[in-house]
Amino acid sequence: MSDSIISLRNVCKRYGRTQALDHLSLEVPEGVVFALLGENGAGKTTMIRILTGFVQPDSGSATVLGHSASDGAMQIRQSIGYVSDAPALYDWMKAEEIGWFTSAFYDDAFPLRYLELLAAFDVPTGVRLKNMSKGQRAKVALALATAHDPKLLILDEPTSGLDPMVRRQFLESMVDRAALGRTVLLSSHQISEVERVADWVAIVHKGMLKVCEPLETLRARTLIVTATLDHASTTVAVPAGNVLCESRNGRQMRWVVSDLSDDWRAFYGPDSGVTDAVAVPATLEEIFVAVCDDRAVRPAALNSDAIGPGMNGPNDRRGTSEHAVAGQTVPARSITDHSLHR
Ligand SMILES: Nc1ncnc2c1ncn2[C@@H]1O[C@H](COP(=O)(O)OP(=O)(O)OP(=O)(O)O)[C@@H](O)[C@H]1O
Repeated sequence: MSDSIISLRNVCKRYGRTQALDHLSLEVPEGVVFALLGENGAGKTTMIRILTGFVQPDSGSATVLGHSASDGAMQIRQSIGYVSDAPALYDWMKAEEIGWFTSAFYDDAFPLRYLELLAAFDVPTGVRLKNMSKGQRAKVALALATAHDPKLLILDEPTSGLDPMVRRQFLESMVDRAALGRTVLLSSHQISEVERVADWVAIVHKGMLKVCEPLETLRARTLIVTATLDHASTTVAVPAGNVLCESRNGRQMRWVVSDLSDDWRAFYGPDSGVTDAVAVPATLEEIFVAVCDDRAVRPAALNSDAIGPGMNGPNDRRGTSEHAVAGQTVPARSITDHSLHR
């Protein structure tokens, strides 16, 4: 992708026995709100710390705004806005003092924009940071990171500790930034919030990239198929498509499927044991669970160690597998080759 503002190529990072990032490749296009999702310990912070030059990858490369994260960390940190998951602030200062101190590094417009942001976030003046609530401190960190109007804003869990009104206001301001051509990379656990504001979504699971594409595309092609069976003992196979996970409840079988074939209903004809079958769009949360939940059942060829890394690494097992469907076999691409991850 030529207009990428962030690029990670085959990045690996290990801490002792923990493979925090496993051959992760990712491109972030310019001018979007790009959400990085993943469960606790998935590797999101590690990735962000590599991008900001605080951590070096074991192998692979990362570039941000054209600078190598390994030897251009200073240029990167000067040009981006960044809020870590635990922002370090000078506790003895008041909000206005830390703004004045930080403004020395930026242009003349910084102080005014910073004060405007403090007012918009209702941050009290005249109070030392050490005496502020967690949410108030988070707001100060956000104001400091955005007051120089950076081309790229990187936020690690930006809304944790903020009340719902400020969260909403803050996320909407991220959309406004993207509309002005700025790029926002935000890592979050708040899937429903992300679904409201993100243009692109990446899902990281155990250090591997599982999904990376525009949210609209992801939503348009990922469906929940529910089949009602004539008997609880009847078993039918997965629909033709990329089946992310399967579940069963009595006479109902349910699959999360991407790229379902147009003629999928034809597989559940009169003798198939299926009395009714419907497909509805999956929510981002359903897609997230289907991809990340290690307890989720995946059809035989899709068991957990076959949830392939796609482009992620040496264990890449792209290819087709065969699943029996109503007495016949049809090729059903497994999650290993699904194009959720390009
Ligand atoms: N400095 C470190 N030393 C040892 N292990 C680490 C270190 N930093 C991260 N890890 C481990 O690497 C893995 C990825 O951690 P990371 O903080 O990147 O995950 P995360 O997706 O940001 O999680 P969370 O959402 O809980 O913040 C975890 O298993 C974590 O324990």
